[in-house]
Amino acid sequence: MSAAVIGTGAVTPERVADILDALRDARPRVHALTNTVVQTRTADGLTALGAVPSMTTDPDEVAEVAGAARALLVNLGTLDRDRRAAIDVAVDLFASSGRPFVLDPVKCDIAERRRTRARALLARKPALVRANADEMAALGSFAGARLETGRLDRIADEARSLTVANGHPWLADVTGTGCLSGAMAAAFLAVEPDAVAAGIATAVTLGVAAEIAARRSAGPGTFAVHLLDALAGLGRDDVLALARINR
Ligand SMILES: Nc1ncnc2c1ncn2[C@@H]1O[C@H](COP(=O)(O)OP(=O)(O)OP(=O)(O)O)[C@@H](O)[C@H]1O
Ligand SMILES: Cc1ncsc1CCO
Ligand SMILES: [Mg+2]
Repeated sequence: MSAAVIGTGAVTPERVADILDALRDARPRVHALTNTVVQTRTADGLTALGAVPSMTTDPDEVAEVAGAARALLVNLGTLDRDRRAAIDVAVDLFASSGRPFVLDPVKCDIAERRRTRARALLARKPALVRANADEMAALGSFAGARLETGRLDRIADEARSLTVANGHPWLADVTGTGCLSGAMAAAFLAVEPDAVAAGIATAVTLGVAAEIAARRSAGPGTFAVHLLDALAGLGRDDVLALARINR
């Protein structure tokens, strides 16, 4: 195990533990414009982590509700008319105020219209893109930070490239853990301006919580419940003992 020493400072397990503490002190509100499949998992996961979720997709009130949030998630999983309109309003607000948003281009590998929309959103300069390997490949090259999830999570920007080896195969059997990771990344970006550090904090905290949850679980169903408990109970000591960050 070795920590990164390039860029804006080493992203060590200690730094991840500090970022987690900062999140819990700040309790930032995160506006999650996400898909209909994962809404509850996302809200509960953000709350367990220590953030405050808001999730309205009504284009008429999103400006007011997202307007005071500290970070935004834009997840393209189920795009309906309201979500498309709300995304445009919220991204305009965040881009013009310099606040961070995370783009999760769900299933952009299987539909051309989604790819087109995802690329248009890339031009609005998300602080971080979170996607699985197939989605990331479909996006093509882009500037900025990324968190590619999978058995190994890969976090990179132009200057740095790291992997996080934490996690459990059951994460892939619970729908929406990837979507939750995008929301968690937004929460960390509310307190951590270095997107690579926020991406590593995301991969480590979700992965370590999954390892703790798996010890208490019989299969993906009980695992999903224990994952929330483990996120809520996650402490500095767990991060320091279990984080596996590699260059
Ligand atoms: N084989 C594996 N072993 C350990 N962790 C895994 C494995 N596969 C995925 N993960 C973890 O599962 C989480 C979700 O990543 P995944 O790449 O499956 O997202 P996704 O396909 O976008 O999921 P979804 O669309 O259901 O939200 C990440 O935290 C990732 O590290
Ligand atoms: C299954 C599914 N379909 C659209 S969004 C979603 C949740 C996981 O990405
Ligand atoms: Mg998956």
